[in-house]
Amino acid sequence: MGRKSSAKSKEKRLKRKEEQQKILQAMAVVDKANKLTDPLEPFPVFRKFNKNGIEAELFTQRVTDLDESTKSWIFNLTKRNMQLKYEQCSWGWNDNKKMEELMDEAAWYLIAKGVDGTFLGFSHFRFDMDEGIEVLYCYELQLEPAIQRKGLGKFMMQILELIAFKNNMRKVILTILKNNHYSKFFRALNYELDETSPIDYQDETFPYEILSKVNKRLASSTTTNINNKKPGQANGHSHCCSGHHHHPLMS
Ligand SMILES: CC(=O)SCCNC(=O)CCNC(=O)[C@H](O)C(C)(C)COP(=O)(O)OP(=O)(O)OC[C@H]1O[C@@H](n2cnc3c(N)ncnc32)[C@H](O)[C@@H]1OP(=O)(O)O
Repeated sequence: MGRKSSAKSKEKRLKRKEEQQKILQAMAVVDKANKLTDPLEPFPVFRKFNKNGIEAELFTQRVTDLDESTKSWIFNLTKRNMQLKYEQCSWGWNDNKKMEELMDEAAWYLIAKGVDGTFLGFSHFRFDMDEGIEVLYCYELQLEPAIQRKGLGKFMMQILELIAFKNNMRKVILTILKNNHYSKFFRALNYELDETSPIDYQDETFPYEILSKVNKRLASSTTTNINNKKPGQANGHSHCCSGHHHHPLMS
């Protein structure tokens, strides 16, 4: 008897192998990006911002290189800007969980400081796999209230896009609470509802949506999605800003 291998199952096997191959390639792209020493290096012009009365210097750092005062400012600014919005939806706010997420060893930071050394704003981002593809995930973009609406946020998103696409990420992606009127900011920068954004049903609604901007240079090649679970879908809610990161090969 033995095992009969029909043409159909062979085809399936080949397809699966091809998809696994793509995942491995994507993971290699992510690993390579995570080994960078200074993602801003190719874009020296973007190290300075001077507009609307703000003079800022920008730099990137791995979380492991942040000093204590930077870490506590990052946490405090996030809390000041976001706590109420989290509390006004099903996520709720939890100091420890947010601290853990911000200080996860995979975290990268883009930081803007005034020329006098004052902290102005930051983005917490990661090069990561998301639903089977390589992405730059923008976990946070937070500016001090006094300097909002002066163009620095837009400038920082441009930097994230440059870094993402230079390093072959397929998209820049982020999670935003629906109760956050700053989704208008991301829409104004041409971020669109991502295909992985969860869809509300009668009895299950999601307080957040996922927006993204696709790397047009890579958009024509096919993407792999062997894992159809949407971020946050597993338990209907998530405390972490980016929903669930589900490692494709560990599922
Ligand atoms: C993934 C996440 O981190 S989600 C959480 C986002 N962060 C927050 O909600 C924290 C509080 N807010 C902030 O830190 C900042 O305001 C940010 C990061 C949201 C935006 O950065 P800013 O520097 O304030 O925005 P910027 O001045 O670059 O705005 C660019 C354009 O976006 C649009 N925009 C920005 N904010 C708004 C708003 N509140 N309503 C409508 N449109 C807006 C406008 O078109 C604006 O251009 P304009 O000012 O010339 O009209």
